[in-house]
Amino acid sequence: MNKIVDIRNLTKYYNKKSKGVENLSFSIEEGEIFGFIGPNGAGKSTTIRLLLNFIYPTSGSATIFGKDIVKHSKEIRQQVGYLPSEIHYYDDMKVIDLLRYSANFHQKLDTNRMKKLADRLDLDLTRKIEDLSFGNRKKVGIVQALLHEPKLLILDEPTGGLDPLMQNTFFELLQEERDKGVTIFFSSHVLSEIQKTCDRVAIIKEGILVKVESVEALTHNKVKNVTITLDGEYDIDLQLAGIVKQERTGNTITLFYGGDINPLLVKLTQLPIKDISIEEPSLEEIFMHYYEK
Ligand SMILES: Nc1ncnc2c1ncn2[C@@H]1O[C@H](COP(=O)(O)OP(=O)(O)OP(=O)(O)O)[C@@H](O)[C@H]1O
Repeated sequence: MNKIVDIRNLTKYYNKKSKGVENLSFSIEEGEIFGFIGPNGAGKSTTIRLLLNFIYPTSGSATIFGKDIVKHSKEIRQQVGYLPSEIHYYDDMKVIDLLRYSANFHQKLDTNRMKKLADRLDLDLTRKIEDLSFGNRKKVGIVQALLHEPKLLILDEPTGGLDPLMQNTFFELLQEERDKGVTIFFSSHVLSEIQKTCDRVAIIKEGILVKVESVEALTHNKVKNVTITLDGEYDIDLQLAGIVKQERTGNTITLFYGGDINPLLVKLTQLPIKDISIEEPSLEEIFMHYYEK
């Protein structure tokens, strides 16, 4: 397999108080959709900014397309589409002029592609940037990142500000790019969108890589939060193999459940239940219960 991104012991210390990231090592294969997930302040943007050479590593190294990220950043960036988490543009420019301007940098303007992308995302190219909502600015960033048909897309929290329908369209676009052989690396703090879209995922917490895992394995081992409210005061102790943790407050039982769902459903039908919810656990819970076991 061809490693498009290869990160080796990459470390960035901003200052004594702020660690940034420490000793990151992982690689992304050609044609993968690779997710990068972690809570706020985990180090996702720091890693991305290092890869694009906006900031320098304290130690360690990385290559993109086999080229060193510091020595060959200009060449690398020609082939990379980047969407920053926060987008700052010249406010008095029209969307179309901004896109033409940024296409200059890549010496490649495919007006047809620009129009098609804008159409798909329902973005009006004639509007001024200053008149756009946060979500519409995000769309400008997406078109900008995709326009020059890069071999690698690096997207920092790409879905923030997009409504659910537009998020679907965006992920369809990503799949189409991947079908053409493009490699995609995107950060998120939304577990469900990573699970839906990515082949593999790297999980980062407090600057340290917790795990690199295929999404299939992650889903297979998925743990759920089950909250049951009983229809009165019953003395019930659920005994099932998949229960990782069980808590009781009044008539409410909370389960952290990681086993086959069927025996749980059978058990639940035998209980005097008033209400129930089955939810995805928070990232924090996964870190605590799934990855530390
Ligand atoms: N320019 C900076 N100077 C000092 N510390 C910084 C700087 N940028 C980031 N940090 C710190 O580095 C750590 C990682 O931050 P980073 O922005 O990379 O996280 P993140 O995972 O992208 O978070 P978010 O989801 O909130 O964007 C945090 O503790 C943050 O405070």
